[in-house]
Amino acid sequence: MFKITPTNKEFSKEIIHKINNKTKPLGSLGTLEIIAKKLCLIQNTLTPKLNKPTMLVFAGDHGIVKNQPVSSCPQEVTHQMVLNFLEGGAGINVFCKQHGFDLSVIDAGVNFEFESNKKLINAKIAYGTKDYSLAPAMTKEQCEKAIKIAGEIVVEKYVNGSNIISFGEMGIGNTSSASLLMSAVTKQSIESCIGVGAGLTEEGLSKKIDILTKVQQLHGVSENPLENLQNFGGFEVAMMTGAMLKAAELKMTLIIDGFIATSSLLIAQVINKNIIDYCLFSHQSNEQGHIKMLKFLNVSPILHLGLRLGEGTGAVIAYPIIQSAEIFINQMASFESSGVVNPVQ
Ligand SMILES: O=C(O)c1ccc[n+]([C@@H]2O[C@H](COP(=O)([O-])O)[C@@H](O)[C@H]2O)c1
Ligand SMILES: Cc1cc2nc[nH]c2cc1C
Repeated sequence: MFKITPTNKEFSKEIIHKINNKTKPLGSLGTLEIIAKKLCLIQNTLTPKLNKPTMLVFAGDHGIVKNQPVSSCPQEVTHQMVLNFLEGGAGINVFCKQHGFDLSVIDAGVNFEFESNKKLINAKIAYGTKDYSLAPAMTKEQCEKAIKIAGEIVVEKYVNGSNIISFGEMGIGNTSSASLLMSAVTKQSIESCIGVGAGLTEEGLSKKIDILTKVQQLHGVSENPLENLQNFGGFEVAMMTGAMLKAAELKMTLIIDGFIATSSLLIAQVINKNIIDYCLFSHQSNEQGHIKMLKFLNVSPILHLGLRLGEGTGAVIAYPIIQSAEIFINQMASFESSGVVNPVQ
């Protein structure tokens, strides 16, 4: 379905040679060195460039929220926050403005009729998913459509010159989807995958665990990642999966943000494991399952700031660090060019 070529690891030696010959003690730029190496591998060059950073925020509603107390927030907050994105007042707006990101907001399936707006991409699959405590969240056709449309949005950004992209989301109830997907992919117990989301009390959390345990019993877990997406997904979650797969196929650098975005990646990496070669991980969410997701993927996040907002905010906040990696590998002097003695030789 997606042709994602693994990066050429044989090139690593040359990259490490370039990094080790910068005028610094060996390894002294720590994580920046790891990021720089990854950028070189992704772009297959010793002089990687970051062009037109892009943030796609996908919004969708979840049928279960109307019927079951899985979230501390009412469903209406999803569309209210989309209106806030369009006004420029949300966290993701201000951070995108700070760091020069091109931000697009996508209606993946919000339970609201938006007036047409230049800033909103209308990709509405339906007015929210079905309540998956009763039936699968979406049909196979809806799931496939979500993946395809999101890929088309990424292609448009790529054609306009972007080579680094991230994926944010807004959807009341979507930590429930993420937990169900996480449990299905990682085979960890559903209880161990569930957290407070936008702000449940302890009592609320225990109800969420009961509800989602029954949801998992109803549908079971599948070995087929798309079946899990259909049963438990949100439209925004499915679109992030499709967008990530297409971006990796196009050899863009993907910045993977919090708990829900990482659940989309969990599905994507079952579809094509090579996608991981193209991913940087921006921060570790305070949602308790996220640390386990990152451990499962055997990856380390750039930041630990205790964020759990979503919207892709962690990715944009981490961007200046990724830029610093690109700048040092391109602009720092080497021992050869500077006359500084290499203490390692
Ligand atoms: O990105 C995260 O790690 C994250 C962790 C917890 C909550 N959120 C945000 O909170 C909303 C979902 O929370 P909930 O409790 O309604 O499932 C959704 O809009 C997410 O963007 C996001
Ligand atoms: C206000 C608010 C903003 C959000 N942004 C992402 N998820 C959110 C959840 C709430 C409740």
